[in-house]
Amino acid sequence: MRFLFVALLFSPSPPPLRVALPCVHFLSSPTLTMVLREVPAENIARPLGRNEVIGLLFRLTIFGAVTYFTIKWMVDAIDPTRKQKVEAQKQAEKLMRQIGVKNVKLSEYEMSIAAHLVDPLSMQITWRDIAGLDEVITELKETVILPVQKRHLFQGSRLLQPPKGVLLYGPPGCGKTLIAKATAKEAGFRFINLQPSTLTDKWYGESQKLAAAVFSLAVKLQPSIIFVDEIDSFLRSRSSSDHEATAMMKAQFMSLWDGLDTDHHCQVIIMGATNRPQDLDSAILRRMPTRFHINQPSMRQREQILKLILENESVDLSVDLVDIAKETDGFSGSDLREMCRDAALLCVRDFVHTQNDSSSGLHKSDPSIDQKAISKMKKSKSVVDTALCRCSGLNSNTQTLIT
Ligand SMILES: Nc1ncnc2c1ncn2[C@@H]1O[C@H](COP(=O)(O)OP(=O)(O)OP(=O)(O)O)[C@@H](O)[C@H]1O
Repeated sequence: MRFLFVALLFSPSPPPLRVALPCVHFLSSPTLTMVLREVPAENIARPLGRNEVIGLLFRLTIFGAVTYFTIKWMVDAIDPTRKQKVEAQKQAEKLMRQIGVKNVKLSEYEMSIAAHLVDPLSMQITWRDIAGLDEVITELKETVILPVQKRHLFQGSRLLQPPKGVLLYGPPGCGKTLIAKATAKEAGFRFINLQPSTLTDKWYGESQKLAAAVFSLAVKLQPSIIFVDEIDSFLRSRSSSDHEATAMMKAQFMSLWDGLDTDHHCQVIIMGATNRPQDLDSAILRRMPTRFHINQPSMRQREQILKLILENESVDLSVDLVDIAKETDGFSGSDLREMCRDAALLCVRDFVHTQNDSSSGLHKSDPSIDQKAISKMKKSKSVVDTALCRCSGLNSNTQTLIT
C-alpha cells in the first residue's frame, strides 16, 4: 500500500500532498517524513490542476478496486464453504419465493438452513401413499394435526397443545420419512428437512449459529416441522469423549427446543426418525414424548403395501399378492418396492429376449418372474445383513427398541 502511494506521488504528475494526505492518514510518520523530504516544495504549494484531480481519482479508484477484489479473493480462498453458502442462498431464495414467503428477513445462517425447505404444495406424499400403517396415521392425525388444524378448540388449555417433539423409530425402509412428509403435507406445515451433516460438518462456532438458525427460521415460517432423519447421529447419548463443540451444540439444541415449549402459541414441531432409538440421549427422548414405532410390516401389511405399489401397474391375473406377502417375511416396504421394480424389469427383459410382439409388453409372460424377483431380493438382503453383522459385530435380528 505504501509502495502504491509513493508511486502515486512520484508519477509524472505528482498529486499535491494537501489532497493526498487525508487519503493516507494510515501511513506511519517515518514514511511520511521520508516522502515529504523527497517531494519538491513547489509541488506542495501548487494548486491542483483538473487533469491531476482526474488522474488522482482514477488511480485511487483503481487502487480501491484492486484492494477490494484482492481481499475478497483472499476471503473466498480462505473460506472453503463460501461457494456452498452462495449456492444455498440462491436455492433458499428460490424456495422462499415458491412457498410464498414474503417480507421475512433472513440472516445468512437462516438462509443456509432455508435451502433445506420443502414446499408442502410441491410435496407429493399424502396418507394415500402409505399402506399398512393406518393405526399410526390415525394417532398422528389426532395428536399432532388436529390441535393445529382446530386451534380454536385447543386454545384454552396448555395440555391440549400439539407435542413439540415426535419420534418415529423402527427398522430402515419401513416408512418413517414417508410419514413425516405426509404429516407436513396434510397439515399444511412447512417442512425443513434437516440433514445432521448441515450442523455437524462445520467450523468451530458455525454449528451453534446454524442450530440457532434452524429454530429461528422454523419460528419465522411457522407452522413448520423440523424433520431430522437419523436423529441419533447427532443427538446420541452424551459422553465424556464428545468434542467440546459437539457437546455445546447438543446442549444448545436442547435449550432452543425448550424455548419452543415455553411459547405455547408456537407451531413448530420437531420430528425425528431413527433406526437406533437406544442410542438417543435420554434428555432428547424426554423432549419427544410422542413416539411411533414403525415396525417391519406384518404379512397383512406387506399385502397392503404390495397392492399399493402395484396399483397402477399391469399385473398378470395369476399373481397372488397374498402368496407373495407370505413369502416375503422380513421384507421392509422399501424391499417390497425394489422387488416389484426388479420383477417389472425382468418382464421387460423377458419381452425383449423373446421378441414377443404382444401389445401387453409389461404383462408377466414367465410365470416364475415373481419367484425370481423374491429370491433376488432375499439374496441381496442376506448379503447386506451379513455385511452389517460383520461391521457391527451384532446379530442382525437383535434390535433393542423402546417399548
Ligand atoms: N408403509 C409403506 N407404504 C408404502 N410404501 C412404503 C412403505 N414403507 C416403505 N415404503 C417404500 O419404501 C421407501 C422408503 O421408505 P422411507 O424412506 O419412508 O423409509 P424410512 O423408514 O424413512 O427409512 P430410513 O430409516 O432408511 O430412512 C418409500 O419411498 C416407499 O417407496
